[in-house]
Amino acid sequence: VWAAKAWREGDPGGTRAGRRPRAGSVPTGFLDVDVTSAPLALECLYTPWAPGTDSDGAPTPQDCPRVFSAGLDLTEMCGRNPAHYAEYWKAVQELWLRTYLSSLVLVAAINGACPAGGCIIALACDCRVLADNPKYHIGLNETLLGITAPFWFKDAYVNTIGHRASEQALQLGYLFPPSEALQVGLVDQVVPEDQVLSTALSEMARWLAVPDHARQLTKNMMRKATADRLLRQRDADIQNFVSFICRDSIQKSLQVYLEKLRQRKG
Ligand SMILES: CCCCC/C=C\CCC/C=C/CC(=O)SCCNC(=O)CCNC(=O)[C@H](O)C(C)(C)COP(=O)(O)OP(=O)(O)OC[C@H]1O[C@@H](n2cnc3c(N)ncnc32)[C@H](O)[C@@H]1OP(=O)(O)O
Repeated sequence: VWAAKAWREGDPGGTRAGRRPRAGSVPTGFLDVDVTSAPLALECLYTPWAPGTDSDGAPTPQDCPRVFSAGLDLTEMCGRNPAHYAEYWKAVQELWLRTYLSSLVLVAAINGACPAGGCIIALACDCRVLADNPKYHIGLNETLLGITAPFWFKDAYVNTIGHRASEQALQLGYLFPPSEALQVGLVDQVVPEDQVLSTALSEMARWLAVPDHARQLTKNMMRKATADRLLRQRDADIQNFVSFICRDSIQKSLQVYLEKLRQRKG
């Protein structure tokens, strides 16, 4: 995710914050960032797998190629206590709201797999550029984990690809390969892998060429209703999440899924 303000100010790497990948693991979340305490400057929100900078300040390839984000960290949703789940979900909501409502131009340069939580953050950006690699799937695959996407994930999906496509993709937990993601409008451009960053920067320039105040007001006008829907029921959404995730059957599904992932690796 490329934050316009930092980019404009000549600091494309910005301050990196986010979940550091565990050794030998894929980047899973965004939520080592303490989004619940001191106000988070989105300008400083860089995920650890986002591009860094070389000595000239130019973007360099990300730390963890092949994965944009593996979504939310499933280990945060397994075998913990209700207070932990509540705090975690509040942070997920906060991250999404701040990203979705940011007045900055945000362009997602997606150079890796982008399931579930990864997709939802990409969807919160203004524009998505995906690398053309058949392994880089994007979408909301929650049902395949035995869980349900919350209503605001669904809302963001519907806003982007429409009701029918969302209904089908959500139920099937479908992950779109690049060509289909482009066709359905889930991403705006699919480009060769080595052109993702340059294309994202060109997109950024295009969006920044519009007078800021007009663009920001328009963005807010388009997004407010969706964000307000969550804002009105944040606490209820947290309670729903906690009671859902605490169910034995859901815990079991998540454990089985995680185990499969681990075995697949071995
Ligand atoms: C009715 C009311 C309903 C209310 C419901 C409310 C809320 C419920 C919804 C909660 C929302 C959840 C959204 C999510 O984001 S869930 C996460 C979904 N993510 C995935 O399914 C991705 C799974 N991962 C993969 O497919 C692959 O890892 C990959 C991203 C394609 C990368 O593949 P590869 O490079 O081959 O890496 P490995 O597969 O070998 O993985 C390495 C390592 O990382 C672990 N891991 C992978 N993903 C996660 C994850 N999301 N969380 C935690 N850990 C993960 C994997 O197990 C390996 O671990 P080890 O190194 O320890 O072996």
